[in-house]
Amino acid sequence: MTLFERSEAIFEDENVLHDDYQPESLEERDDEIEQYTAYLQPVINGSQPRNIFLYGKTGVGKTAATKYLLHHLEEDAKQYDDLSVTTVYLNCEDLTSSYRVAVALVNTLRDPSDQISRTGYPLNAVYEKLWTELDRIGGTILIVLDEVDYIGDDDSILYQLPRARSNEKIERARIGIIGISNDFKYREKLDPRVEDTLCERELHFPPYDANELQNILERRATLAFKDGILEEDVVPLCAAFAAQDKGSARQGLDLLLEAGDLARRRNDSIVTEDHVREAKQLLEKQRIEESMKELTSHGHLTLLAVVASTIAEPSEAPFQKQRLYEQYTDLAVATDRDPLGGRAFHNHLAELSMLGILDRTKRNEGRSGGIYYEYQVDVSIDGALSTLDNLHLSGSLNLDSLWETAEEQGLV
Ligand SMILES: Nc1ncnc2c1ncn2[C@@H]1O[C@H](COP(=O)(O)OP(=O)(O)OP(=O)(O)O)[C@@H](O)[C@H]1O
Repeated sequence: MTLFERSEAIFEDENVLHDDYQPESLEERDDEIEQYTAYLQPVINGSQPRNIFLYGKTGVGKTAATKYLLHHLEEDAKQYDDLSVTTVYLNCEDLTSSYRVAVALVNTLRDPSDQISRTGYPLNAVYEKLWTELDRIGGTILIVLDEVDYIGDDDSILYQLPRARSNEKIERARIGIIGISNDFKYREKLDPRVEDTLCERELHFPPYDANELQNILERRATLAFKDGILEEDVVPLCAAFAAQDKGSARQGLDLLLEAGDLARRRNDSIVTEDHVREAKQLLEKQRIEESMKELTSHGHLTLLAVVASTIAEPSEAPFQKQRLYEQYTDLAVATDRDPLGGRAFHNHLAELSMLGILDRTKRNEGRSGGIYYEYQVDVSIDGALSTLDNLHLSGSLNLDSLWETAEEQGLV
């Protein structure tokens, strides 16, 4: 019996919609590319490269632009005999200290048969190995540290690397660092000496608007789908949804892929607007479920408190903490838990906001009062409620009446 068979009716090449696909050209980023190119120009001139810091929200093309330009830089450098340009790309998501980054760099620069172990050396010994590798390669070496904020406070490497030549640790190589981050506060947290060096040149990538997203997605959709498979509104709708949310190209591409996948699973012959709407709900549910895994049951009840308040009085949203706290306390008691204190509850609200499940707005009480926050659900009520329903917070807590009221209110 054949379990798997190729299905080729919808996609020409679905890999084009995956995150690791490197597009041949970047749409809607002319200004940023021009500026970035100017920052990299010293490399082609054979001068000391600048350190560059790229920042902007997730999915706005920081990594894609970097890989695109560095590929061209390496290719174009080949026409000059006196130039040798090497680029190294590291994602720091798992590299939460200078030690780990240094080991990863040594291993990236070395032959796969000559790797060092990830533990067991003093930091200085790893740095020595790193200087040896860099000098062995020589020329201009550009080191991309994507998600550089993950390195955290233990960031001596960000100080050491750019100064390795002036501190006479290396002789034959010139090092440039390209740091990439979507944490807007990261810069402020840096030691001023590191900040001065790492952020020598800066480039901000703003979120895309719906028109820009539409152009980006159209180009990719043409390569990804068979001709005539997409209904006319599919790409504009994906672009509009992604623009409404974070302005992320990744989000738009994920929507397109999921919509196509839904059509394929159902053996539908074309991809329609309905597939996109359903894909949006599915992806949102997955995202909430993923985030929920990181929270305790009190975190879940905190979200339920905001959801229940919204369903009870949609026009009152956003809500102040006190109102939500009362609702949360009732829910904790109803599920046989001791309610947390106000401070801990506040932390859960903050965490849910950070995960993008709640939206937190800062308010100023005018002259007399202080600053306070208001919260509302930043995902669909449907998605939040069904995720909470699946968590079975407690046998005695039945969400049926919430579902009913939400339906009456037109919220689901
Ligand atoms: N201007 C663009 N033209 C074509 N594709 C783009 C453009 N901007 C982003 N993309 C695509 O969107 C996806 C996400 O982009 P990228 O990884 O560069 O985002 P990022 O800003 O580095 O995000 P993160 O901070 O989450 O890593 C990739 O598939 C990328 O190819």
